[in-house]
Amino acid sequence: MDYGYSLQIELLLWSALARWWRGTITGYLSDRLSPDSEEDGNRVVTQFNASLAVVSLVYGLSKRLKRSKLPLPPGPKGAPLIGNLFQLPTGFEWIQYHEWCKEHNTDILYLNMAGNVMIVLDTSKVAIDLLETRSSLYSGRPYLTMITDLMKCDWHIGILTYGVFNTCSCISSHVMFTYTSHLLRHSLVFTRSCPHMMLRLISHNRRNHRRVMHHTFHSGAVKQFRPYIIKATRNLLKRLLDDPDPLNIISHIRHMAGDTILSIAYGLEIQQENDPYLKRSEAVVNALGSAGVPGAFLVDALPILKYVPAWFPGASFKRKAREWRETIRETLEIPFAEVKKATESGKYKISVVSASLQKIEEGTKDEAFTEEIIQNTAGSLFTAGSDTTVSAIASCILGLLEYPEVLKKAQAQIDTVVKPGHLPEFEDEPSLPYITAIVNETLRWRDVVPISEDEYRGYRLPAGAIIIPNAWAMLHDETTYPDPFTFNPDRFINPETGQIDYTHARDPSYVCWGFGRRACPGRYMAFSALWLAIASLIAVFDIEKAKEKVKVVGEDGIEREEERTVELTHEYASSIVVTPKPFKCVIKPRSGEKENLILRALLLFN
Ligand code: HEM
Repeated sequence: MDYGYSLQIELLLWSALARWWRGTITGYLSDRLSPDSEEDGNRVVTQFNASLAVVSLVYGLSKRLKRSKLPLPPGPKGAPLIGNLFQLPTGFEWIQYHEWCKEHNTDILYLNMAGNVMIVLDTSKVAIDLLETRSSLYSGRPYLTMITDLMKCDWHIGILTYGVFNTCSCISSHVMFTYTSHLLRHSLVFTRSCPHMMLRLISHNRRNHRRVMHHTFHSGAVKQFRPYIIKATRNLLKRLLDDPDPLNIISHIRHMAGDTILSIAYGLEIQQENDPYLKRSEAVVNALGSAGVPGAFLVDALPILKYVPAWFPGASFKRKAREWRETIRETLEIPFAEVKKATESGKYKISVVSASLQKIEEGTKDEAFTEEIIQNTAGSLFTAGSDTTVSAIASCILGLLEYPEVLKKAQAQIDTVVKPGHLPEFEDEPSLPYITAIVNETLRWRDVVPISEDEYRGYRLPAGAIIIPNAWAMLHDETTYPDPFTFNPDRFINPETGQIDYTHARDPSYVCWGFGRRACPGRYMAFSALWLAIASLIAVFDIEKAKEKVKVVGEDGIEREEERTVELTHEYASSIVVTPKPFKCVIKPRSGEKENLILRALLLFN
C-alpha cells in the first residue's frame, strides 16, 4: 500500500524532473548558443532528457521492486495517503512511540507520515546495532528548508552531513546527488547554491567540524576550560542569592550556561545583565527552536515555496527568515572576528577559536582547520549546549525537591569531604560519588534529548527513512532501571563501598549523549559543568517546596487561612530539548556562613 502511493508520487516527480531538466538546460544553452544552434541544442537536450528519464525510471523501479520484497517493521495502521500523520500527539511523542512498540511487540517501529517513513528504535540494543555498528549508513539530519536555505544556517554542526557530501533539498540537487556522486567519487560537494549548480571542493562537512571540536573538547583538553566553568557557576550562586524568585531560577541557570559556553567558545567576558553576545545567541536559539518545530513552516513540506518573493501575500515566513538570517549571521561572525583580531595582536584568552586558530598558525596539515570551519564550530556551540545544560540542572532541582532525602544525603557527603569555608572543586569529584550519581540519575530520569533524528541511507529499512532512537524509552526501561520513574541516585551506588557502581543500573551515558556519529561532542564539558553546578548548589543552598496560604472552610463553617505545600506539576516544554517550565520553590542559603562563602568565592575571581 505504502509503496503503491509513493511509487505514484515518485513517477510524478520523475516526470516533473525531466521537464525541469529540459527547461534548465535549454535555458542554459539558449543563453550561450546562437539562434541557429539553439535548435540543435534543443534536440540534444530532448535526447538527454529522454535517456535521463528512462534511466531514472528503470533505476527507481528496480530499487522499488528489490526493496518491496523485504518486510517492513510493524507499526500502527495508517490512513490512505496520509498514513499515521494525524495519529501522533503534538508533544512528548516518545511516550506514544513506546506505547505503539509495546502494542506491536517490537523494538523497531514503522510509521508513515504522508509518504515520509520514520523508524523508531525503542531499545538500546537496536539503536546501538544500527546507529553505532552501522553508523556509516547514516548521513545527516532530515532537511529543513526554512533553517537551511532561508535562514542560511547550513553551517551548523548539528545540521551538516557527516561524510563528504552535504545534503541539498531541491530536486535538482537530489538528481545531481544520485547521478553524479558515483561519478565524482567523493571529491566534490553540491552546496546550498545548487540551483546554480555550483560545485566546490569539500572540506565543509560535519566530520571536519567535529574534528575541530574534538581538538578542544576531548576529555583531557576540556580541562583547560575549567576556570570558565567555575566562574560561571559561582556567578550562578550569587545570582540565586540576590534574586531567589523561583520564576527567575531558570533564567539564572540559562545565564550560567550561556556564560560558560561563550567563554569557552570565544574567551568572552560575559556581563551579568544585558550582555549583547548572550542576547544575540539566545535570539538564535529561539529562532532555531521556532523554525525546528516539525510542521511550523509549510516551506519545509513544500520546498518550492522558498522561491516565493518576500512581498507576496502569505509569504511572511520569508520576511521572518530574513530577520533571523541577519541575527544568525551576526552571531556567527562578530565574536569570531573579535577573537581573530585579538589572536593576531597576541592579546587573547584561551578559547575554542583561539586554540584552533593557533593550530593553523602552527602550520597544521589537517584540512579541518580552516577559518570557516572554526567559525562554524564555535557558532554551533551555544545552540547545542545552552538549553541542554539548562534542562539538566533544572530537572535536577525538581528531583531534589521531590526527594528531599537525596538533598540531605548529598549535603552530608559534601560536608564531610569539602574543607569548611570552601566550595566543591573538580578535584573533589572522586570523593563525592553521590553527586556523580545524582548527575547520572538526572540525565536518566529526565533525559534532556528524549528522541533525536537521523537519516538512513541503507537497505532493509527504506532509504531516506528518518531513524528515531527513543532514548526516553531506553532510559526508562524497567529491566535496566527498576522503578524507572523514581529519582533514585542510589541505583548507581554500591551499597557496600559507597562508590559508583554500574553493575545493577547501567551508566546512562550509553544513551543520553546520543549515538554513533551524532553523539554529543560536548559531553565531557557538559558533564563537568553539570557536576560542578549541582555540587555547588547542594553545598550552599537548601532547596524546598514552596508554601502558600490558602483559605479553607473548616467543619465549623468558619473560613481560615492555612499554609499548604505547593506541589510540583513537572510541566516540560516539549521540543528537541525538553526543558522544565518555571516552577515554584524556595531556595535559600543553608546558613550565614554559606552566604559569606558565596560572596567570598566570587571575589576570588574578580
Ligand atoms: C546536559 C547536557 C547535554 C546533553 C544531554 C547533550 C546531549 C546531546 C545529544 C543526545 C546529542 C545528539 C543529538 C542527535 O543525535 O540528534 C547532542 C549533540 C550535540 N551536542 Fe550535546 N548535549 C549536552 C550539552 C552539550 C554542550 C554543553 C555542548 C557544547 C558546548 C554540546 C554540543 C553538541 C553538539 C555540537 C552536537 C551536535 C553533534 C553532531 O550533530 O555531530 N552539547 N548532544
